[in-house]
Amino acid sequence: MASDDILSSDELTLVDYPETALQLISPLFSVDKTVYGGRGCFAKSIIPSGTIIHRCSSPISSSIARPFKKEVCHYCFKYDNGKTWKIKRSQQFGKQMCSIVFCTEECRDKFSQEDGEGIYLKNLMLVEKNYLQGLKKHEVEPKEPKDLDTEILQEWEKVGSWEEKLKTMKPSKRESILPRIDESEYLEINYVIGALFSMYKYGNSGITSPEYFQDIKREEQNQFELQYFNTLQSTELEKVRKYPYLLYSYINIYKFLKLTVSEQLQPYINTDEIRCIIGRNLSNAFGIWSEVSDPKEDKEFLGFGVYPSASFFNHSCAPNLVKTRIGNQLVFTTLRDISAGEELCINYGNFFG
Ligand SMILES: C[S@@+](CC[C@H](N)C(=O)[O-])C[C@H]1O[C@@H](n2cnc3c(N)ncnc32)[C@H](O)[C@@H]1O
Repeated sequence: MASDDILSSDELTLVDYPETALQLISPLFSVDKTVYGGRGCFAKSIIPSGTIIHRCSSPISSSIARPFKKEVCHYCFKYDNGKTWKIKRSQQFGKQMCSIVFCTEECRDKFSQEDGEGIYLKNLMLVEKNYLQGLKKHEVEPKEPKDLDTEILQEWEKVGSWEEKLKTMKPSKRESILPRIDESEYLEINYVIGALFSMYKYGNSGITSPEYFQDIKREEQNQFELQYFNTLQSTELEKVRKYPYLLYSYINIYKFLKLTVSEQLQPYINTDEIRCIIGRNLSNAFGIWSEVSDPKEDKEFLGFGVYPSASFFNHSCAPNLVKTRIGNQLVFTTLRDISAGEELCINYGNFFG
């Protein structure tokens, strides 16, 4: 459905009008300010119970928790009670073989098709190799800042001078300063890689089509997703204030990324961008949980994905929407009849929502 009333000239690009792009997520709801601060989604007219109001075909980026690396399909997140998937994309580094796994050849091929030149795979493999390399180093005690606000500024400034030194450093020396990362940092880093890859792939495309998200092709949807991603709230500072040790963890992540990613993704790496990418995940990621037949059974946290166009639904303990994951898709359906102007909310449930 065209929405010429929202954007009428072909010469406009939505990159210049992020607020306009937000109104193209769905013809059924608008994204507006809430009375309690921030944005939310509001029904434009009466919506009957059982209506699918939004469908996201894939996350802008996702990350699989390390213990489930061989058991969760990298494309559709299928998990079958701990079964190891045998279909792989791999890269050999000397004696070290690094891989990601898929549940079917179809998923592997879809992944490869979306990756195009193979930049995403290459960077995931570099992360894997350097993660394993780092494990050979001694574990370092996590540092706790003492005067947090001063230290946040000072420590990130120090990263700037560290980067200057890096420019003249020999490759062997760079390898020796590669930080050891833990499993939670590994999870975060793989998500950052996906976000950087989206910036590389979709960052230069000006979207001119004034159509609703649901009516455009997958490739164009990804371009919209990147624009929505850029408008997401980052809560990096709030999180560091709550858990001060994260300051040093995020610096570790930054240094690891700077020393690891390929030349194609290097232009997107700077401290502000990486802090923002991390911060957007903190308040917007959707957990990828194993499916259980009995609700009393414990679900496994398999990883998480960021779906920017679905990130404007706020939380309610009495939600009027339910979120369902079908493979790597997220589908949002009304749980009851909705009145015009009513806010559409999901229940964030567990930690990641
Ligand atoms: C996924 S985002 C939702 C969209 C967000 N309100 C925005 O403006 O981008 C999650 C964040 O929204 C806010 N939020 C969600 N539900 C809320 C609620 N019921 N009351 C107040 N803030 C809420 C919190 O700041 C939370 O971290």
